[in-house]
Amino acid sequence: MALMAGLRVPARALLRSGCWLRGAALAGAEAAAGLGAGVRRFGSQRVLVEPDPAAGVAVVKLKSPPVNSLSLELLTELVISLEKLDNDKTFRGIVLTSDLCGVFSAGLDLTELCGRSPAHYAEYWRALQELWLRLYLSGLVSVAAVNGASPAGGCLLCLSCDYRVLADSPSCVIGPNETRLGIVAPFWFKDCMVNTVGHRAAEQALQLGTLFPPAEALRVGLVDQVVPEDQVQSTALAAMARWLAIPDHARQLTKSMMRKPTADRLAKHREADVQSFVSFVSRDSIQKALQTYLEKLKQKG
Ligand SMILES: CCCCC/C=C\C/C=C\CCC/C=C/C(=O)SCCNC(=O)CCNC(=O)[C@H](O)C(C)(C)COP(=O)(O)OP(=O)(O)OC[C@H]1O[C@@H](n2cnc3c(N)ncnc32)[C@H](O)[C@@H]1OP(=O)(O)O
Repeated sequence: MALMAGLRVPARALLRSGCWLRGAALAGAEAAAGLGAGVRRFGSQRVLVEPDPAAGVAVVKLKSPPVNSLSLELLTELVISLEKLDNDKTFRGIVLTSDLCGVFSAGLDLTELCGRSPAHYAEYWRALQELWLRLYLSGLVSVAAVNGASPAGGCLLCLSCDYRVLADSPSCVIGPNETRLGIVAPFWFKDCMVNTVGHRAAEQALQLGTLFPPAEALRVGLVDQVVPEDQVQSTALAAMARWLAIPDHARQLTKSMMRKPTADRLAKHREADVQSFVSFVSRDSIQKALQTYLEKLKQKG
């Protein structure tokens, strides 16, 4: 463990945060992509926003060590950042990526789902719904630059974007692994999977809890491009340029036409979905399964 600003932070988390070893290379890539010197970053503790007003693009980086698990705080901060960018006419697109090395997002923060009160589960699920609806229906072009592992809720974040670029590394697995934990993806995650990879591939992946390595993720259509690790962000920005070449109003109306029916299925039944989650996650058998999984993760670490 290392001590930083009075906080106990695992050394490996410090190594990941800011990607010290690869910092110089990434800074070079950012500069090449026009996001280097002179850019004023903003954001919050767990969400770093690097705006490029001239391009109308902001790079949104998840920065919640050790693994960007979706805690209530991270969900809330991400919603606030997205809302801010959505409402700022300067921006037409966002690139969503991770500031940590090797992990895009570990999905839902399992400590939020274990041993808490029903009221907490409800608050947490509402925050997750809010994030999904905002990202899925955003008028901004959203490109996921997936520079690390992206299981379950991490995969959902990627699927909610318009385009996905995945790093070509064996650790960069992506997919809906919920059933392996003994839990069930919500219907709106299932809908996103079906919309992206089709019914049969979604059915198999969801039931088997498949985590796809990059080549398989590309083959099944879960991601749109697989590129070397150091080209993920620049490739995402190049994809963004293609999307931004389309007039916003036509693209936004088309996006809404494609996505609104899926989003409405949740929007119209949000509270019932919250209650369904609360009663599911409160079951003794589910609590036991989650606890066991978390302990295994910790032992591995
Ligand atoms: C029939 C009725 C149906 C009703 C349905 C209604 C609702 C649906 C109900 C439930 C739906 C829930 C949907 C759930 C979605 C999810 O996202 S669940 C989370 C799934 N995520 C995972 O399985 C990922 C687990 N993590 C990993 O595999 C790895 O950590 C990694 C991301 C590949 C990174 O590996 P590595 O770099 O080796 O890091 P470590 O494994 O050593 O981990 C570092 C520390 O981080 C802790 N941690 C990891 N993941 C999580 C997490 N998701 N949440 C909380 N904490 C996590 C890990 O324990 C280590 O902690 P320590 O440092 O040891 O303390």
